[in-house]
Formats: sequence, structure tokens, C-alpha cells
Amino acid sequence: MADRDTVLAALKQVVDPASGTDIVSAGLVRGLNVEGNTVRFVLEIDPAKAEAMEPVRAAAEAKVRALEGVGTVSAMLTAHSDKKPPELKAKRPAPQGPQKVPGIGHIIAVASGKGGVGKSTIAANLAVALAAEGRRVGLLDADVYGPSQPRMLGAKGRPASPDGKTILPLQAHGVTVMSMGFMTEEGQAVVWRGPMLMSALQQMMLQVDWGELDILIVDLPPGTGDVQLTLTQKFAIDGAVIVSTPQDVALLDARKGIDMFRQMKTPILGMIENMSTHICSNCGHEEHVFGHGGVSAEAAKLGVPLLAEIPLHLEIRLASDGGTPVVTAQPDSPQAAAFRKVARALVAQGVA
Ligand SMILES: Nc1ncnc2c1ncn2[C@@H]1O[C@H](COP(=O)(O)OP(=O)(O)OP(=O)(O)O)[C@@H](O)[C@H]1O
Repeated sequence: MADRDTVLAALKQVVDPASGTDIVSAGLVRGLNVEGNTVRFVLEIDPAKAEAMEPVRAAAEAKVRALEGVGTVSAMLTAHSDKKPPELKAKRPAPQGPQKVPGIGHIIAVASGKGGVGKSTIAANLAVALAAEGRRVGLLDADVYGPSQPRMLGAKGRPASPDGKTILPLQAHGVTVMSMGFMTEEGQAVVWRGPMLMSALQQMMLQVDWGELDILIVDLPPGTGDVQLTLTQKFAIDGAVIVSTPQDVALLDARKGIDMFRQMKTPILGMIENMSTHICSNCGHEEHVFGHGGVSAEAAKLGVPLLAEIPLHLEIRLASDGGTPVVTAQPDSPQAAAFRKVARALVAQGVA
């Protein structure tokens, strides 16, 4: 098993072409994490030099991989948080407060207080349902800790960056998709510090070539952390959709999320109760596994709309696991209809 010092010593053998010193002394190596035989780190660089730095990243990764006791290595490039991309500086003065993203009509965040409540499933289905309504839709998987959109949308591959500045997103089921998961290997967790998260999110919003979009759905990590704060502080968000299961514990967390968005002056578009009832795929029998109606009562208490109650249905999970959201896989099913109803409501409200 390699330790941190051995890894740093290996990284010191790689030269930063800009300063002529090694990448550790040049301060490029950040977030180094050594866990068992897995090593992860980030090279914080000037985004304008992304192309030139790719061989440096590859060399650093190779050096660490060659160490005895090292199995998996994840080395990523991320923009230096102090520096704005040069083309953005030129285009507009330093933004005061939340800014709009050029070319993007609306931004909606899909959030949850707790993990595993189905936020990514809802975000994916909402995105394809909006595309089915004829909207030009983008989906940003900002769940840096556990990006699941590549799997849910069956989108694989690394986004290209022909000019080293803009990143070309992928397309899946009529939706333009960008995910941190495209930059890492499947099943690998990435360890992020606050400033890195901020710059990664800003890069994904501003340097991805989204094209003209009516609506960008942002699939947030669970909770109320740096990604949520950066998104709401830096970007003009039309609103947040809060996903919760009917259980008390999930609702408590959802309430914290709603409080945060309210503090940040982000409108709450509504709540969605997921896993509302269980419908047996054999006999159609309906059971309230996590209780039912808890979110509806909470939404009424908090004065926010209840957008939908989505059942816990095997087909929803199978569709997501198969890389085709249920709205596309079974467009005529009641499950798909529930998502399409939400999509239509958001379009009718003028936020999508
Ligand atoms: N309504 C549903 N019916 C059946 N399965 C569902 C439903 N909603 C979500 N799932 C399944 O539950 C699991 C967790 O869902 P998902 O990844 O969307 O949650 P999440 O809130 O985004 O989690 P995290 O933020 O922790 O990544 C997935 O396997 C998904 O397919």
C-alpha cells in the first residue's frame, strides 16, 4: 500500500511546463486522497491551458499508477478557482450577484435533502419529458459525489474539447447532457474541496457548449452544501424542485433544503413525493411502503405546490438502470404520464 508521501514523491517527478518546477511545488496538486490502493487527486490549472496540461495529467497518473501497491488512480484537471475563463472576462464585466448563462432560457435545480430518494431519476425523466414537449433541454449532473446521469441516460464517453476551452456535451434521448461522471471512471468517487467544487460547477455551467436551450435541469447532490450555495449565489435560477419520500426523516431533510433555497431567494417551484405508493408489477396492488401523503401535507404546511406523487414502480428502476428513462421507454404508462404532467405544469408556469 502506498502512502501519501510516496505518492507526493512520485508526483514531484512530473514537471509543470508553465513554471518549470515540479507539479507539487508549483501548487497544482490538490485534494490528494490515498485510500487503500486507490489514489485520487486533482490538478488545478488555468482552464485556457487544459489541452496543454492533459499530457501532464496523464504523466502524473502514470507515475502514481507505477507505484507498488497502487491499483486505481484518478487524476483530474480542474479550473483554478481564482481565475475566470479568459473569454468570459472579455465578454462581460464582473457579474454582480447571480448571472444568467448565455443561451440558456431557464434553469431549474432538482434537489433533495437526503440521498437515494430518487432525485436523479426525477431529473432524468423530467428532462426527457420536457424534450417530449418540444423544449430544447439540457441536463447538468452536478451530483459530483455520485453522478448517476451517465447510467440513467445511457450516455457514455468523454466529452471532447477541440479548442481546449469549451467542452462539448453529449446527447441522449433528445437531451444535451453533461456530467462529472463523464470525467471520472464509473464507480469511482471523487473527493472535492469547496473551492474545487465551485470552479468545477462554474466550468460546467459556463464552459460547456450548451448551445441554445430553453431549459437546463441541474441535478444537485443531496443536502445543502457548496454546490447548492455556489449554484444559487452565482447563477440566476428560475426555481428549485424538491424531491422527497414520504418518510419523516427524508421530509426533515427536505425542509432544510427548502429553507436554504428560501434564504438564497430561489423560488421553490414545488415538491415531488417519490416512492409515494408501491404498485406491484404483477397484480397492480397498491401498497404504501413509506407511508403516503407525507409530502403533500408538508407542501401544504410550507405553502409550496405538490407537483406530483410518483409511485415506487419496478419499471421506473429498470428503465433507469437500462439507460432509458421510463418516460421514453414506456411513454404511454401511468408512470410516464406523471412526469409529463410535471413537465407541462413547468412549461405552463413559464419556467421551462
Ligand atoms: N419511483 C421509483 N420507483 C422505483 N425505483 C426508483 C424510483 N425512484 C428512484 N428509484 C430507484 O432508486 C434508486 C435511487 O434513485 P436515484 O439515484 O434517482 O436517487 P438520488 O436521490 O438521485 O440519489 P443520490 O443523490 O444519492 O445519488 C435508483 O436505483 C432508482 O432507479
